[in-house]
Parts: sequence; structure tokens; C-alpha cells
Amino acid sequence: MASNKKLLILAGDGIGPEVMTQVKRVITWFEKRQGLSFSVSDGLVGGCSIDKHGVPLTDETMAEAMDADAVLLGAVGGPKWDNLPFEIKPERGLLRLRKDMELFANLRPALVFDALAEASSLKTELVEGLDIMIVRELTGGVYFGQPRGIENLPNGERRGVNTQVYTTSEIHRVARVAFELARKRGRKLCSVEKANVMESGLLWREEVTKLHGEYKDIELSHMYADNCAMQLVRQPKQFDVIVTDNLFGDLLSDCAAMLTGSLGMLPSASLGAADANGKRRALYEPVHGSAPDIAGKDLANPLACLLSLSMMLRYSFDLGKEADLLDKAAQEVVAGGFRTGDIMAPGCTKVSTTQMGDEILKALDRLAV
Ligand SMILES: NC(=O)c1ccc[n+]([C@@H]2O[C@H](COP(=O)([O-])OP(=O)(O)OC[C@H]3O[C@@H](n4cnc5c(N)ncnc54)[C@H](O)[C@@H]3O)[C@@H](O)[C@H]2O)c1
Ligand SMILES: CC(C)[C@H](C(=O)O)[C@@H](O)C(=O)O
Ligand SMILES: [Mg+2]
Repeated sequence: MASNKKLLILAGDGIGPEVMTQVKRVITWFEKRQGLSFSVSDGLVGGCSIDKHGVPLTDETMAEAMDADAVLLGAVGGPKWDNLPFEIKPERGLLRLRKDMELFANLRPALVFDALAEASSLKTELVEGLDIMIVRELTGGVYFGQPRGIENLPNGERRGVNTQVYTTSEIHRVARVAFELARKRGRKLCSVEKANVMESGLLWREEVTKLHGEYKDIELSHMYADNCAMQLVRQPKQFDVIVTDNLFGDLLSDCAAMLTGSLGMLPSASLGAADANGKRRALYEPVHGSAPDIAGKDLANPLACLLSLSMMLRYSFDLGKEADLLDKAAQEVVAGGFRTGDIMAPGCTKVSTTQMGDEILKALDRLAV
């Protein structure tokens, strides 16, 4: 029996708990069928925490996250909490987790399943076989820079301020993760900023270029973020690994999601620095949000969250074989024609969130023998 792995599950709001229910069924499957052993605890983040405790994340839950081997998160937010003061909005809970756990490297793979190439909004030949890794800086930039806030001006106007700021060490540590990933993949890295109009972008470009000296085997290119958005929908297969800042990474990863057919397909891993034993703090979550328009109806695609579980097995617990098994089960189910509404195609079988979970478990049973 493998040693106990401390897992904190924060299902969150909207479709978060719906997709996380399927993830829990798969965790149980791995425990019963593969002899893995997890010590799972549940906590609140986002709107559900505001409803119970008045804050989007309590200090106790934050402490549990710091103590966990990995955190799995569903999604936060929704119209019910949209008009709350900024500092206690659901999204602040997620941002605090990222910041306090120092999860500076957010890995957002955009992988097109063969069977889903036609579900993309782009022509099949443009996305067939697509496999991009976006590395988004997650604890700096305009999301956290000071000063920020809304102030009243003497002339009666109000002014909203956010500050884009990066230091060399922040740029180096995320770029290093991206160079290392490129080394294990297609050896191509594209660094994305707006060095033409932003000093922080210029610094980003200069520092990534300096670091390239240590990674001469990697082909490095630089691209302005607006051009990158365009290139992602023009010819996405030109990219292997993309490294970019917090805000551009947020936008470009949603854009890349649609190449795969749906936001409901994109997982992510947020990683901190490795400690002396090579262990990193880590949080895994789908790229999508709480999808208020379909929440509570058993309609959401649970694959992004299930693939986030697979990333957890791979990155936090070095369980590559088990992660491969889960990835394969997801591929098989989709190839078998089982589709939630977001990836539905003519001739396929439309399934609910729960039924998609059923099919994943059946595929795991088949593949495990
Ligand atoms: N990481 C997070 O927790 C996270 C990420 C993005 C947005 N949000 C929050 O979620 C709320 C809604 O935001 P939004 O509508 O801009 O983005 P969203 O990702 O929740 O939804 C965008 C669209 O994609 C669809 N969609 C998303 N996930 C899906 C899935 N798994 N299966 C099928 N369809 C899916 C939705 O139905 C919707 O039409 C906001 O409060 C926002 O702040 C949270
Ligand atoms: C919910 C929000 C804070 C978050 C972000 O902007 O980072 C989301 O859009 C994401 O992509 O994870
Ligand atoms: Mg986003």
C-alpha cells in the first residue's frame, strides 16, 4: 500500500461541486482498484465560504492548504456574490491560495483529443494533433502589483488603479519552469509580453533572453501578446511551450481552450518552488469557472477537472502510470462518442455530468485489466 497522501478538496461554487463529485468517484476507484491511499479532507472556498463564514477563505482552510500535499479546486464565483465589496468576493479566496502558497507557475496544457478535432471552432486540420503548454506566471503582475484600488479625486472623478510589476527573480523562476518543460517536449519556447509598450514587458524579454544562455538547446522566440492571440487562432501548431505573465496568460489560455473544443476540457496545475526534497506546493483546478448558466443541472463537462486530477497524480505524486490510465480513459470515452453538451457532435451520445463519470469509471475498469 502506498503511503497516505494528504489531499484537500475545495469544490467551490456553481458547477465546481458537480464536477468534483466525479473526481471523488475516480479517486475512490484508484484507492479500491490500484491500491493508492489518499487522506482526503473537504473545505470551503469562494461563495460557499462567504455564505458560511463571511469570507471567501478562512485562515483555517488556508492553513490546511499549506499543510496538504496537494489541493484540488473546482471553481469559485457566481452572480449571487458579484456585488460584494471587492476584498471579500469569491475570486479573492482563490487568489489568496495562489499567493500564500506561492504557486508562481501555472501550467495550462491545451491538448486536442483526436476525436474532438471537429469540435474546435477552427478547421480540423489546424488543430488536429495540437499539443501546447501555456505557462502562466500566477503570483505577480497586475493581479497583485501595488498600488491598487479605487480612489476619489478632488475633482469628483473616481480613479481605478492596478499596477503591472515584475522583478527579475519572478521572471527567472517562471521562465526556468518553462525552459525545463520545453526540454521534455518539443524544445521550443515562445515568450509573450508587450515589450513594445510596457517596461515590465521589456524587462521580461531581456531577462528571458539572458536565461536562454543556460538553455541553448531550446529554440527561443519572443512575441507580442496581441500577435500571440492572433497566431493562436491562425496557426496554433507553431507553438510548443508559451511562457507569459499573469494577465496575458489568463486571456491566452481561455483562447487556447477553445482550440480544444471547449473550456470544459482544459485542466491546470499551479506549482510552487521545489523544496530540498524536490517537493512542490501544488493546486490543481480546471481552467473554467463556475458556469452559472448551467450550474445545478448535471450538464457540466467534468473532464477538465478529471484531467486536473491526472496532473495531480503526475506532478505531485509521481504516479505517471496512473495518470496515463486516466488520460487514456478520458480519450477513450470521448472517442466512444460520449459527449456532454459543450462537446456534443452529430451521431454522438449526449451524456450528463454523472453519466460522463460513469463512462470514465467503466473505461478505467476496462483499461486496468
Ligand atoms: N478558476 C475559477 O474558479 C474561475 C475561472 C474563471 C471564472 N471564474 C468565475 O466563474 C464565474 C463565471 O465566469 P464566466 O462565465 O466568465 O466563465 P465560465 O468558465 O464559468 O463559463 C464560460 C462559458 O463556458 C461554459 N463552461 C465553462 N465550464 C464548462 C464545463 N465544465 N462544461 C461545460 N461548459 C462549461 C459556461 O457554461 C459558459 O457558457 C465568475 O464568477 C468568474 O469570476 C472562476
Ligand atoms: C477567477 C479568476 C480569479 C481566475 C483568474 O483571473 O486567474 C480565472 O479566470 C482563472 O483563469 O483561473
Ligand atoms: Mg481565466
